[in-house]
Amino acid sequence: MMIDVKNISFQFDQGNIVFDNINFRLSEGHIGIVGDNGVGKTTLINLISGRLLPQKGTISLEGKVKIVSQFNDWEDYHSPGELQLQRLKDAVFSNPDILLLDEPTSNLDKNGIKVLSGLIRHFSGIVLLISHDFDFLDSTTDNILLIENRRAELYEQKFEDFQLEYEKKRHKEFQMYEVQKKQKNQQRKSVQRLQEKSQRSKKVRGISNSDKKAKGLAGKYDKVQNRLATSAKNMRQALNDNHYDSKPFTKIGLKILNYYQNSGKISMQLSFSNVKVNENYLVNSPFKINIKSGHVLSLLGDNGVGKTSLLDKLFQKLDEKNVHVNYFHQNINQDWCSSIPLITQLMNKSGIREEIILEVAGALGVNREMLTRSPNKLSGGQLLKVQLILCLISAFDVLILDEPTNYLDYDGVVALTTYINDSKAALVIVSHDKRFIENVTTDVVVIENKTVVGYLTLQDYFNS
Ligand SMILES: Nc1ncnc2c1ncn2[C@@H]1O[C@H](COP(=O)(O)OP(=O)(O)OP(=O)(O)O)[C@@H](O)[C@H]1O
Repeated sequence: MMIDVKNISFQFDQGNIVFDNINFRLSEGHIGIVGDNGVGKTTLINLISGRLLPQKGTISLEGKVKIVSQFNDWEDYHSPGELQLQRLKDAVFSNPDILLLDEPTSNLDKNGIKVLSGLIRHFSGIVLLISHDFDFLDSTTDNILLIENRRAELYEQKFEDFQLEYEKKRHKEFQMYEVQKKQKNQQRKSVQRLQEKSQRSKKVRGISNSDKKAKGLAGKYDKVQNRLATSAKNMRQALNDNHYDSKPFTKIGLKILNYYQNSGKISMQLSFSNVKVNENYLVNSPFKINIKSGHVLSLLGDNGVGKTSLLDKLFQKLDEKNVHVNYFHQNINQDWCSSIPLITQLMNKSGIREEIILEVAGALGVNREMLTRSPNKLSGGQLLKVQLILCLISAFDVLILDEPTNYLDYDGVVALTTYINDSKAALVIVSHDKRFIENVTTDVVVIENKTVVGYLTLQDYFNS
């Protein structure tokens, strides 16, 4: 078995270049594909599986290939995690030589992730998997393929070591940027000094350029001034030629949003007794949930216990009480019109000014150009970010987030975590992302075996 990628270049019709001459060869191993949302991870595995064809280069494969793509049409499934695990098991048990997986842990609970990790570790063929779940990458892969700036670079090390090396590289780039910035400032000052000197020498002669022209003296004026002007021009030119990259990894942060939202103060207790999941009751006895401004309530439990049903019920109850709720969920395809640019739709849906939307979008790594596209021209993660932007910019009293970090890249998760930690609003979250939950939660409700269970700490829950 083997994957040989030679001189591959690929771009979408509209000229969006995704890859520019990438090369790598794999004959074994489990490889994690990492990179920001929209860099081309899905495009790469679609090229390898033959779903997309490159404009340049060749991909040679030896062995049977099986691909499990991101699945976004969860509408008919009350427990997408159960379905997701089944799709993955079917793929592994079909005995391929090369397994391509796109965000396989999305929607899986901690047990599902354990099962999947075991399946992958025991799989003897080549695995190429895209994931933003660091723990999962660490436990299932031996090499990392980083997609960045239209290139693919193979690191023959585990994710944790790769991350250390990559952070060092980013740090070095940042230091170089700072040095270049200092040098450029010094050069700029020198140019300014030369220009001032040249102007002074003009004044000394007491003749302006127009006077010289009028008197037929153009071209004959002071050699010193001429030389000074030329040096200033050369230096200015050198300054412009001496490009340095834009500031590396700028993070604006999402703090600004709280200022625009003015969430109302909420403190209420809601009772639940008859929530049904697939014709069965969610829990056997009535229970209460407290929703309070400044609190982040995490609803935890395995796939299939009915967390999304509970969120739907919660949304309904709050809505009946005229509480303004924004609800982020994964079924987003029906929310966006395919023929209108996203920025127009965001403005229409939220009533918020374009510049504010762009500021928020920028903090999540979504730029103006992406928002001028229609939804089907964005990557899965980019589109989810747009959905998240809509939930964050529109005013709300309570924000419900159902699996917000699925498909979200590292910077996106950091930005969202910071936002939640700074938020004064009431938040309710369902997520299987351990790190994210640990970083944001203030209150917990765990549902197990049709009962609301109390755990002393989150650690107890995750270890159970
Ligand atoms: N049909 C399309 N037409 C034009 N551009 C597209 C299309 N599909 C994807 N793109 C763009 O191509 C780039 C690569 O997309 P791709 O889905 O491969 O990214 P990704 O790394 O898998 O992202 P994510 O982490 O969000 O899943 C993105 O900039 C995306 O906006």
